[in-house]
Amino acid sequence: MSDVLLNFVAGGVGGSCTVIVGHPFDTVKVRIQTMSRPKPGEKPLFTGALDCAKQTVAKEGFFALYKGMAAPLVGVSPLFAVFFGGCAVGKWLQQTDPDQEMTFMQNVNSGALAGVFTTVVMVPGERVKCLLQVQQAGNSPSGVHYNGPLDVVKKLYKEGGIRSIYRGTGATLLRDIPASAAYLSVYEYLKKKFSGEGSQRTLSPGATLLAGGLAGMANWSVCIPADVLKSRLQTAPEGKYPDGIRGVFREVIREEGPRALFKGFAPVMLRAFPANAACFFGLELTLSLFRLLGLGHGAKKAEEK
Ligand SMILES: CC(=O)O[C@H](CC(=O)[O-])C[N+](C)(C)C
Repeated sequence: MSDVLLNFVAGGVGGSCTVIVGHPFDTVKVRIQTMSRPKPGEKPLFTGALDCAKQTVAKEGFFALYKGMAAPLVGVSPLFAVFFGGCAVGKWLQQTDPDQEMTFMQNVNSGALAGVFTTVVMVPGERVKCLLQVQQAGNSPSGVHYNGPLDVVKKLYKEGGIRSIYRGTGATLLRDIPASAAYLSVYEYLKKKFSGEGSQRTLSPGATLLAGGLAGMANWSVCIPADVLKSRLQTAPEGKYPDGIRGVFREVIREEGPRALFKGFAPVMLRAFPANAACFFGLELTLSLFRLLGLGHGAKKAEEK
């Protein structure tokens, strides 16, 4: 079976692991990024990530942290499938023979290409997810109440058609091209470092978790400002930002200063490590299973040895 397809399937498994481990952290992140600014003399809604998690559990129960998870499970697993399938396409495009090792820059290119592919799949799911995550009892920043993912899609379509569903595409590209380049290249770099030299390279489960977790942190360190702008744009009432991400950027800088572009940094980083460690663990485990079944170029190479 082609390596692109195998990576696509293994990426889907990795994506499901990411969502299950990472979604509660993501809910906290989106709530912090989109909370309204306190008026003079008022306390902020949340004082930090832990306070947000505590308040959410106390007021809405533990499963409130899993609000909106159906959309990413349906959307994010295919997204990771597309990402890792896209990386395999990038590799195939750059390799002159299938045994050639990728350089750091070639991995940067493959990741960036995969980031373009994933944006197309990701935008509607992210829009739905963010709108559901920021909705709290009787309070929705967009001013519309939604009863679940399908209801969001219906209402968005009625309000502004496909354009509304795809609101935030530019912001997502701005976030995901550099982030995906960092994600793949850092993982592959660390994988090489941790698996030693020579033909008998193996990566221990601990090393996979560490390399995956650090790759996730690298991904987010380059894209938090674009992510803040994207979350605000995707949860704003229709027509609030007629010139898109530029309008959000101007407003954030004018009203809250550049620090606001890093809102949610702590919950993002807290989530990034475990969620992406789980992702690469699931990915590598599935790829090993495929090799055991004699599928793909990796299996052929092992047979020849
Ligand atoms: C923005 C995002 O979804 O990043 C993914 C890592 C994560 O923490 O979910 C990486 N990638 C988009 C490259 C699949």
